[in-house]
Amino acid sequence: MDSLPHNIIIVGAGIAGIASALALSRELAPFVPNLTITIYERHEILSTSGGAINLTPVAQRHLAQLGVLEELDRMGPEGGAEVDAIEFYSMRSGRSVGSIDFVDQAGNGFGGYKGRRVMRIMLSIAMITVVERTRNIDIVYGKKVVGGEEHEGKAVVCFQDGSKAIGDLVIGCDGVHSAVRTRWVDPDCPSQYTGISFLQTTIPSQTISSPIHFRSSAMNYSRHGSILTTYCDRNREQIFAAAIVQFSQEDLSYHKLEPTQDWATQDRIRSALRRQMQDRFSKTSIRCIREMVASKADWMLYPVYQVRPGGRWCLNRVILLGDAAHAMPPRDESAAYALDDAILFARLLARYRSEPLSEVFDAYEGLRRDKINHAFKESGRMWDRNRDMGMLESRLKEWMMPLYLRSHRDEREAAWEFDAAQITLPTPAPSDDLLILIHGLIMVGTFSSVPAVDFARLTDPRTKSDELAKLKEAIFVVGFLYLTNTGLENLIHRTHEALPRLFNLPTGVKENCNMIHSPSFLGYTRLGAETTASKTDLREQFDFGTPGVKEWAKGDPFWQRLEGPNQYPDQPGSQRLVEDYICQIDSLAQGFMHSVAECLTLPTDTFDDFKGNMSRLKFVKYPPSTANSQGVGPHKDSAGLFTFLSQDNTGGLQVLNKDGEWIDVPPVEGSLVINIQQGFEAITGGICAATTHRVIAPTSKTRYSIPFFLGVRLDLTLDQLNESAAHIVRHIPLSDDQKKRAVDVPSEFLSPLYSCFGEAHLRNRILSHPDVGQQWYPELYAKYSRQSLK
Ligand SMILES: O=C(O)CCC(=O)C(=O)O
Ligand SMILES: [Fe+2]
Repeated sequence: MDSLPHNIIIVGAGIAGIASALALSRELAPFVPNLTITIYERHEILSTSGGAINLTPVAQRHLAQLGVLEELDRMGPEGGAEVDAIEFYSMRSGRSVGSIDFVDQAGNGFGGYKGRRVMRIMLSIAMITVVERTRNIDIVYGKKVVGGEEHEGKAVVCFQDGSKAIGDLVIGCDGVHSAVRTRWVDPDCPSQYTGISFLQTTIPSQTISSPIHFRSSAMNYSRHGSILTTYCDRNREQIFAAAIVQFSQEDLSYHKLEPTQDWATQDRIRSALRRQMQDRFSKTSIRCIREMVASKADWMLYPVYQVRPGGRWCLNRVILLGDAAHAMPPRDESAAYALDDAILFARLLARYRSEPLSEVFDAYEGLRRDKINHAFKESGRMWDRNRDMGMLESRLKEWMMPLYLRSHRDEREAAWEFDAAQITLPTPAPSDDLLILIHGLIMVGTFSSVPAVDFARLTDPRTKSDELAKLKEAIFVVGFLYLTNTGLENLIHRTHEALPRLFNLPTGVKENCNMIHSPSFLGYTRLGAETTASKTDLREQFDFGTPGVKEWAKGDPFWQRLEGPNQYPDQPGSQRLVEDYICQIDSLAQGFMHSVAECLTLPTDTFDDFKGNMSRLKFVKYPPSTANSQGVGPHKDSAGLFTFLSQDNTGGLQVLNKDGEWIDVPPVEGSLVINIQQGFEAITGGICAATTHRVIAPTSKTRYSIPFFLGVRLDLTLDQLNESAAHIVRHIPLSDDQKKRAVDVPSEFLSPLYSCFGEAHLRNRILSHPDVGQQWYPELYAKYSRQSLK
């Protein structure tokens, strides 16, 4: 995109609209400082229609990601009733014919979540509360859309009151009857009546005297339609009942309540609806349903509409999400689909931020069309069960029901594992700029020393281009460089001075913060407890991470546990020192990454999106040892993008060149040694390679060093990387031989054994710190120590 959309218009303040706003705010705000998202809602106030909706485990997970679930929980009993299962009953016999379970055999939810039934209005309130806290989102009520147009690179929405709104992107989330669809994107695609309607009401549970036959939610089948009966508050004070029945189009108008009708007409309609319920269901053998049907409750009629599948979803600057694009007879999952749409679209927009909108839209359709078409077919099949049917057919369906529920269980449960925030997105094709550049840059050569780059010159406009050229060569040929003039000299000096005191703390004090207590591999490692290249390293160290990361919680991916809180040694000032160091070096690292992007003539922020939440800082001590002992064995740094190392004046660091020779990296006063890590190597398809290095243990004095490992996003998957890597490598005219590196250690990031960076990184940590690995991840330890990387 020339520039990411910064003025986004969303039409509709329903679930899809608000979820889109929240997801877009989260994904785009880091890249678009002046982002504004405005939601235009047709109603003057929140609509109270919609009854109780079912939230599947996936829907709950997605609402949690958007901050909404927390808000629902805060509402107390009205935030919804927990649902372990939707039970199915035959209204004829009263017998249970199966269930859809939201818990596994051990009673746990899927990915940490069960089902939940909540009144739609409550969900809306929770969502709007989150919006109110979100700086860049506004809602404007009372704005009915009557049309729209695209004009000079902008999208213009026209409202009934004659006003207009202009934005870079319009998202139509205005439901099944969407005006954005019918008056703009696809006028040939009006909503269609399904022939089926809801008749629904809410009944206080204490007014029902017969026993309630269901636990939390039930679907009750008969040959004249089904009735959903469910609690929708945690205290089970209200029962929401909704009959799903065949209802002809002609009958609709006769049964429709309008605020303009006189009292007598309204009364006639109410009685007619009550009669409908009695005619269909009064013979059921489920007593509490008989009582509900006989009661004086007012049943409201909601005809169910759908959008014909295969219609258009987008033009150049406008796209439809949620029901506006694909309303289908609800399978209790339309809220879930709207949330999936919102999160996926927002992630794609952020990821394709250098591409035209049309590519984002294409990628989105590529991800969604088949899935939606499939869901549409499935829901059609389910809904067929609610049409009136003959006795025999109904008995047959009843008999088949347990079978049907069982046979679809795996598919259902697999679907609940779906996480729109995690799934692999397609990767935009690398820009021509990058390809041309890589093409011209592949310098297959070796090196005999490590080059130096001056950071101050990188930022001075007069010297910048010379220095960028040096950086480019260092990145492509060596993978290692000295960075001088960083401005951090005092900080580094101060920190080195503190290290001997820290390592001289009594053993007990250091052991108090042993890494063994940390599933995130943070803390103290005593001499001899770490292994590299199958040999013990002769070093002692403290590992710290960027403070303040979100702690792992049940339901998060297992590798997310790598990010967690620090353990500080009990020494005044040590926490402060670590925090200062991380804060300052992190901002240097950011500036450096920008220069790397620039030296590749890429947009400055190209790699920002790859940065992880937590970087790691280490204080390392190598005690003197016998000649040629292993301080740390040959390895490539694996945890992230780049390493920023400060070594003292002892020496011992060596890097391996492409001829297999170890080249010294002697200390250079005031400099940092920077090297490419495997994360960055993988992102660039192996073109910017991580270089193998090691430290030879000192013989006559202690060596101290301070490496800082700039973290990579743990959720990046191998598929994403492989796709962009393959694309890049295809464009480079190198012989296979040249593509092979002279000497290599296996890269776990590029192994198909691991699903994402997070897992590859966790494996690396588990094998490097086997004691910690066995303590926290015994099964993974067993698995990874058996695997060899091919
Ligand atoms: O201590 C050093 O100089 C280098 C340490 C290192 O390579 C590492 O910990 O990954
Ligand atoms: Fe290293």
